[in-house]
Amino acid sequence: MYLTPFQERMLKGEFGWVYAKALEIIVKVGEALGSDRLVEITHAHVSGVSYSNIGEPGLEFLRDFYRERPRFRVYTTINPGCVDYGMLSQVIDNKYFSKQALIDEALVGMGGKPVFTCIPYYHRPPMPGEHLAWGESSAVIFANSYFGARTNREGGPLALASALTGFTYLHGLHSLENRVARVLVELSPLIDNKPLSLAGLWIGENIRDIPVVKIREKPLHEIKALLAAMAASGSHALAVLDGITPRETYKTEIEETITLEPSDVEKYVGELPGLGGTVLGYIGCPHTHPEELVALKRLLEKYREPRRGKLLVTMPPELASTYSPLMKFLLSRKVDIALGTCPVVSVLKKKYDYMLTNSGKAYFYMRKIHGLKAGIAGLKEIVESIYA
Ligand SMILES: C[C@@](O)(CCOP(=O)(O)O)CC(=O)O
Repeated sequence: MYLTPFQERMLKGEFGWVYAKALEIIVKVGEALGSDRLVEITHAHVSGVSYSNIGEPGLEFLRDFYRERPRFRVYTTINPGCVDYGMLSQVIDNKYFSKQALIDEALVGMGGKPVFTCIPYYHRPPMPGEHLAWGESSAVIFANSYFGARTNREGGPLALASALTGFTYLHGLHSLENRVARVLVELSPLIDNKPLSLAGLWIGENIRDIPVVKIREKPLHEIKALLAAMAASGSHALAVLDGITPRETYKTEIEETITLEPSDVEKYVGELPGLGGTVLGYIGCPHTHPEELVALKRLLEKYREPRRGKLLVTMPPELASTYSPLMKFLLSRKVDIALGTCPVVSVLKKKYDYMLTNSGKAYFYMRKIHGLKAGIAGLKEIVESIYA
């Protein structure tokens, strides 16, 4: 791999072993993938930071780096941890609070912005063509597809290495020639009226190539859910959204057209348990955006409190402080709010029989991680199932 004189000096350890190690990781992975040079990035998003996911080995890895007191060379945001930083949730278990605090101290001490969210674009939306090194599959696919930015699906250690060095290897979605969509996915009108998570799960499971997905005008939270579901059930990192993905950030060479019908996605809908069963309604995977919370508020206005189970909502901590009147309203309706975390990266206080969610990603992971039965529904249906 070609390295600039500055990169050579970094690799030789002139700025300390942490930077040398970080660059070595990037160079080795890049070389294995056939990359011949590095590119400068503007924003790293570090995932692999939840104690309940990475445990002691991950904590030690981060603390070893932090001991040398390095600083990130580029703007860096941090994925959710395994605790509710608002300390109000009765669903999320904060038992690893002190362990998570050690991880957070290291990341923030190196210069990471403590956003603790999987929607880092809420804090800094990238520009079309911008090179990033992001972990967190739902954020990666959103950056590429919605903003036209350029990032591969990085693992936590690699995103950390890019945060430290400011570089990533030139490969994959960083080059226009690899951003070619070959399958056109159309949604039949009946599918188009259902939560887009359903289509996302199916596309992830059944399509390998980069797709063009034709959707009608949709709220942002539906687009976020579609992309996150594709990235969870498949390995997608880019989908061209007709009319949304910035032109010049992709090419199309369509070889096949598929139309999705309701029967294709029936299996993700599920069925609520009988009246005795405990139900967890869940909204916020990826984290909720203000627009989704406003939609939720409208739906909750006519109810006082849940009649069956709990409604959990997860979001970035900063959003909760910016929209505090909205939080007050949600709390008045006994919504369980968890900040800076989500059930995919944390421990739950108790077991529920069933989870009803608008998130295909949560559906995909929660059944595996927490052994929950789950089904997908729209916001209105979720609210009605819990409150009506
Ligand atoms: C499932 C996932 O969202 C978990 C993120 O956890 P962590 O920050 O990688 O520990 C990872 C991903 O989708 O990239």
